[in-house]
Amino acid sequence: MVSAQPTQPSPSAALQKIAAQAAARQKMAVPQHRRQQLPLRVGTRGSPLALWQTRAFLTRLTRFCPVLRDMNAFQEHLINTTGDQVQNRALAEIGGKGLFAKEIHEALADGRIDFAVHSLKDLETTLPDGLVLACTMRREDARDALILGPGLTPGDDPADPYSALPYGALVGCASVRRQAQILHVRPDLRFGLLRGNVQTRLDKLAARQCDATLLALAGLRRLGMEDRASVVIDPNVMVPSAGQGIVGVTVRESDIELRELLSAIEDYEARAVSTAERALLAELDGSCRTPIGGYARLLTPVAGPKSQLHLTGLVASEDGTFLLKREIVGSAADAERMGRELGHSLRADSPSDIFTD
Ligand SMILES: NCc1[nH]cc(CCC(=O)O)c1CC(=O)O
Repeated sequence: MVSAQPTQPSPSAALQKIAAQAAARQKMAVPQHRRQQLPLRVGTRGSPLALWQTRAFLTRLTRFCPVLRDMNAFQEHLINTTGDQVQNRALAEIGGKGLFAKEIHEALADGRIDFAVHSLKDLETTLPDGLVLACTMRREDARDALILGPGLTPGDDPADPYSALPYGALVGCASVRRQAQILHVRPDLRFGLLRGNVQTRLDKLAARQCDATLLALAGLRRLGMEDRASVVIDPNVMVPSAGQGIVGVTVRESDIELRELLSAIEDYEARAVSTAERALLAELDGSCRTPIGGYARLLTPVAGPKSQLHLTGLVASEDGTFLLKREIVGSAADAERMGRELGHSLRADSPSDIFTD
């Protein structure tokens, strides 16, 4: 990945450059789709969560650079992705990685949009040529939440978040990572497919299509539905997905001005932890049916290259009979190397058939 480390630009300088470039390009009569001019078009999925995240990101950007708000600088561009269209099958079945991003990448590469807002956990570790991750936003809570259906009440032992589930209960869940970690401690539970956006899943749960489901707490919180979480699961008990709770923004690699502007609002901690988690994921190179967890945090209160970074990695088999969890601690400046090292060690000690389809 190419990582730009431009010096902190003044927002208005960055914007002036964008405006000057746009004017110059117009004179040069470059093809319409290559012209960068205001408004900048921001690509997003159309789900309520994606829209919330996009608006939160734009709010952050315009707070940093208020002139952008007055200029009506941004235009939302909704993109319906394969992941959104196919609701009746497990994501793994329909081709796995990057299903929520493919159409968005294409729009970005074609110049139909200028940048795109993603849930980082849905973004593949290797982006298409010419696209870069320009900015990672402050992480929302990374933990997973268990949501119990009507009539079930949570127990109070944080080490056993599943105690409310009766023997053989049906858990609606489309994530092999969550399924494997639960089956490892509760092999009696049954799993059924439950897909759709957050609200759809909660509706299906209310309609008793299953006894419980799991969702990222971050999504519930952003949608104002945190109270629906029956149990928030400790990240040591259920290792979250790499990038969970983090919003990332992609742009064309060649778009230096936009990259400068976005790097100015990047959250250092989110960048460090997501770099470690994504390096771990990339090194493990699992298939979409490989349960993989990756969760990093900084151990020092002030985020910077001297912070200590703690990374947990997990690999399991889908049925939870095999599960390997390891940790590594090092300097945040070494996030990428730590992720690769931990990924390598986990892979070396796991059965190889876990990584193939
Ligand atoms: N795969 C869907 C998805 N992508 C991001 C989130 C939640 C928000 C986040 O993790 O940032 C969710 C829903 C979920 O897993 O509950």
